[in-house]
Amino acid sequence: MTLRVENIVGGYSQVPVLKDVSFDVNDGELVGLIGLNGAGKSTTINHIIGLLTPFKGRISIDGTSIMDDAEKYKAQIAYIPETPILYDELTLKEHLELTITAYGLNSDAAWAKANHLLNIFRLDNKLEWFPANFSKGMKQKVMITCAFMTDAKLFIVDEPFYGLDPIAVHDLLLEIEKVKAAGAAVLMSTHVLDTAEKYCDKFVLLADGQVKADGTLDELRALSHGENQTLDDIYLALAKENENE
Ligand SMILES: Nc1ncnc2c1ncn2[C@@H]1O[C@H](COP(=O)(O)OP(=O)(O)OP(=O)(O)O)[C@@H](O)[C@H]1O
Repeated sequence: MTLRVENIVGGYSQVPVLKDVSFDVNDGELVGLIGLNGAGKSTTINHIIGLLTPFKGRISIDGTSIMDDAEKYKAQIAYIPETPILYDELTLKEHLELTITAYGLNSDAAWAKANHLLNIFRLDNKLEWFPANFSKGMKQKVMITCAFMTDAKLFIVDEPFYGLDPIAVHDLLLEIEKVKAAGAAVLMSTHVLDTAEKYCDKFVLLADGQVKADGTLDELRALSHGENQTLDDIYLALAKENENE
């Protein structure tokens, strides 16, 4: 499956935050969406998940945009927000059941995936707990479990590394590898550039609502004329260029 973001101009009011943003995420790829605070990462994600409507441009999954068929488009996406969003009045088990209903999943298959995730996240004995009893990291793990128990073709993960302990980060990266191997596409926004450099196949570098560069690490190095540069070096150089424009 391919997520195609084409010439998106968009934002929250008349003044656009995103200025002609284009990039693709193909099946089997983990693409890192990289940018300083305020660069437009969350705004881009909000357009992809359909929370915001572009002023111009088109976003499609395998050729279908939200305008063509909203239900089909949204059913293909699993989204893990930066700040966990859970229902206070539902237990962990009820959150998982809600996901099964919302995505129309086969219950046995979905529970098999969920049980695996609950086990690695050490949540398997907390099915009757309510969100009020969970730490921030535990809430994030619930969101991750809900996302990865689906059969989504596109996973969008917004800044996953801050609330999670190192073991959970490792486990999340393993789950991402698994869905990639099964043909899904993953878009992950992050500031943690050394981890992104290690795990992402490609990068989209955003600054001031524009794509400054995109491609593999080698392609970015070629663009910035630095053979051994890290992603951090490349991003800082681009950000400085942007300041001087
Ligand atoms: N709800 C909103 N209403 C109006 N403007 C907003 C809103 N949310 C973000 N913005 C503006 O959009 C621009 C891009 O913000 P965005 O949240 O997309 O950045 P980001 O790259 O995700 O940053 P961060 O790394 O800090 O999360 C900023 O100038 C911000 O002020």
